[in-house]
Amino acid sequence: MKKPLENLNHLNLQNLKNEALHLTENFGDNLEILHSGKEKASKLVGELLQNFKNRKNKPQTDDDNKGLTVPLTMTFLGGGSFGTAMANLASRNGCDATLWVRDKRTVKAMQKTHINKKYLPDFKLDKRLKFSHDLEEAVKGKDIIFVAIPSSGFREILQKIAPFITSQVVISLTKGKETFALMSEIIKEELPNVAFGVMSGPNLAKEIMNNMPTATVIASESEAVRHAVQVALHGAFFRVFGSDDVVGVELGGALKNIYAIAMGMAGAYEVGDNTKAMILTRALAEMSRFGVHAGANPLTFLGLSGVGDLYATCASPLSRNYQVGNMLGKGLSLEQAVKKLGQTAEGINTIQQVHEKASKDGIYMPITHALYDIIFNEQAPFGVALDLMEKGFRSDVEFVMPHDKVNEDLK
Ligand SMILES: NC(=O)C1=CN([C@@H]2O[C@H](COP(=O)(O)OP(=O)(O)OC[C@H]3O[C@@H](n4cnc5c(N)ncnc54)[C@H](O)[C@@H]3O)[C@@H](O)[C@H]2O)C=CC1
Ligand SMILES: O=C(CO)COP(=O)(O)O
Repeated sequence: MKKPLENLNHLNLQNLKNEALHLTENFGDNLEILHSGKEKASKLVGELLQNFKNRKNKPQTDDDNKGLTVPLTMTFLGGGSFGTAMANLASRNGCDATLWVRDKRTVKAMQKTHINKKYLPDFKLDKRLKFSHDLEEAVKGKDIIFVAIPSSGFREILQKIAPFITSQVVISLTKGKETFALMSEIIKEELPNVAFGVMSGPNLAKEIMNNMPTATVIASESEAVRHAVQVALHGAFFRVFGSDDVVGVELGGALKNIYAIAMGMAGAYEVGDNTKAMILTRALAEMSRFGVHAGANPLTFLGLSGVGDLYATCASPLSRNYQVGNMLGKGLSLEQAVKKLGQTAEGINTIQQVHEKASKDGIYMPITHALYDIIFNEQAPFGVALDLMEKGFRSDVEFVMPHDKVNEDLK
């Protein structure tokens, strides 16, 4: 049996070279434009450009090419916006990347046009990216399997790929919860012998497709897994940071969707920036409280997968969760909003899961409960918001001063 990632050591240089060549050949003009047009803010871009030019101009020696012919092989399961954006990125990085999509006709169209017409119609995908609807062919013998299927179908897809798993690493890109289970827990249950990780961060798919500099986090207990994902995806416009707090990173990505819905609603009510800042920071308090209860390190929520993703999704109208919240705030019903969106908004399901879990385990999550009441118990948003403001005196950061110390002297 092939050992996981046995050819990894050969890949760094290969990938870097491919990335440099590809970027200078295909994106050099964009970099030039960016460089000349935004002089003040472009120091970083300028350095990058120089770096790539140098690399391209460097004559290749025989040594450069020795043993460097095997690209890392990987498949991305899920042909929505995120699976497509990540597969495209990996392909551009010189990896042998396949995008698996369940619908045969969609695959045929993508093979012909290299465009994901439904989810990313404005972008031409890397010409080396492969497409498949054959799960066995897509999964068998690959180095890494990335799963970008919504949480509702996550367990099912793992069950389907289980017969084809030998030594592949499995990485979840999914930001949601099944009934009380995180995606990492589902991987452990369904594929108990695989090495795995979760990747999460402020990663709006359309911005990644537009080459907006972006960063993410790969969390795994395995150093080799973290390294493999960094090698596969790290590039000029996409930085991959590492963590070993799998639960913390994963919960950051899942929980922030709840608050993006709240912020979308707040946007519809045209609240001020003080109010937005209050929602954002109290959301972070809830997230870290819930995370600690699940075994996460609270400091993880200060990183890209916590405050980073919370900010991106709460601030950006590109976020589908924000969009759903905004539509609800403008008076659409949940059904109307979900239908109009036509894409995945994980937060709707996550609100229900977290509301139930927090109620059962006694975790203080007032914003989540308030949202639940508005969306599922049809309570009036204004009354619920007033109620939230009258919750009494509490500590700002409970990991600095516990709540029960706030009025200790008065007891
Ligand atoms: N779009 C984004 O900017 C980001 C999304 N994510 C996460 O990635 C996951 C996927 O999201 P998107 O790609 O944005 O969703 P999407 O709504 O754009 O597409 C979902 C895709 O999954 C397919 N699918 C759904 N159920 C399936 C099943 N049971 N079996 C096979 N295929 C199935 C659909 O046909 C569709 O192609 C979500 O958990 C999301 O939170 C994470 C980071 C960024
Ligand atoms: O997770 C995301 C960005 O990091 C995408 O958010 P939405 O699912 O709300 O679009």
